[in-house]
Amino acid sequence: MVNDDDAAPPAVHRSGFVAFVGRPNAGKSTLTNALVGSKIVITSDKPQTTRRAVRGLLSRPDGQLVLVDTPGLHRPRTLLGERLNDVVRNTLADVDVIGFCVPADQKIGPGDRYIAEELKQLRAPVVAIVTKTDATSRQRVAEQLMAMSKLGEFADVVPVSAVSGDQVGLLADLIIAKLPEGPALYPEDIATDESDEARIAELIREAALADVRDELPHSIAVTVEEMNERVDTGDDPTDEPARNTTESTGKHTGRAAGKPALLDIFATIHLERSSQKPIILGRGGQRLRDIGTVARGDIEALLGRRVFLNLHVAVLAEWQRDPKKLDRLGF
Ligand SMILES: Nc1nc2c(ncn2[C@@H]2O[C@H](COP(=O)(O)OP(=O)(O)OP(=O)(O)O)[C@@H](O)[C@H]2O)c(=O)[nH]1
Repeated sequence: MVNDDDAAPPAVHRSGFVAFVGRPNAGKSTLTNALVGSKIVITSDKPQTTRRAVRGLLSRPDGQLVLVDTPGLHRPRTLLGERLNDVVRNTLADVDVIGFCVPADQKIGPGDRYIAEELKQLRAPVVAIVTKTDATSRQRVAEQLMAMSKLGEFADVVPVSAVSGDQVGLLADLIIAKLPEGPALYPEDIATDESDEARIAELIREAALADVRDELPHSIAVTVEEMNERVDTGDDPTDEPARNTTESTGKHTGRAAGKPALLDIFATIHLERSSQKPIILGRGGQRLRDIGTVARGDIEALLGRRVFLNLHVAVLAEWQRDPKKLDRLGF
């Protein structure tokens, strides 16, 4: 912390947990990333793609905000849906501030009202956030702010754009001001406490979700089976690593002594039905190779090193309705 004569340190330091809630696609993950400043939560234009409560950290001299990104609260239709709602409720009962997100470019509907009612039962102050202000007119944003004010008793009502960054800093100020006084809860130089495996699995799922049809997103789960250092054998092991994303686990060789060259990652994309396989594999396996290429780029950016990504596709019949299979997938 700077501590010369001109720059007095902040009078108090605040810290605490913050959760964003809102209907699917409200922009919660994108806003989390904008606040934290690095890609830690997957985003997609398919509703309900955020399944894990992932923490992101914003550390400043005056406070530390621990963001818990939650799945959307919605009327459950499957066992997975019920578990997700339980996760959301448990998370919300435990946070210091809640950010309730409603997109500026869509009318407030029953889903938003359902959430507003749920929030009334909680003790934490709620900041109402009108998201995606860049996606619509100022007039529409003003109308949405008015409409949101009528949904409940909010500590603040703020318009933001996670894409342009407009008002994101102000939102952080408002939230930090509502946190209890206290020291940083996590080391100040990290952005998330999720394991590399969990983040890698999310990046693969994100890549697999791009361009898939409506019914598929909820059927995709990804697990990372193995991560091994590849030891340099003298041959060039690195030519086009993503090419080797095949339906079945490919051959992997090269464990002789030498310097570590690549990280081999073996991951499985789980589907619910065998009829979904062709969608993910694509013609001649091309889609799976594309998924591998995109995910590998993201994983390399995340880890700051080169990786060999080997993707395998498996069918885990009706996993969303089976408690044992849900446990196995980590839900
Ligand atoms: N124009 C614009 N688009 C945004 C903004 N924030 C999010 N989006 C887009 O809205 C879509 C949904 O964003 P997400 O952040 O994944 O939404 P979410 O609320 O986390 O969604 P779920 O995981 O379904 O709960 C994505 O296509 C984003 O690119 C924004 O500030 N401006």
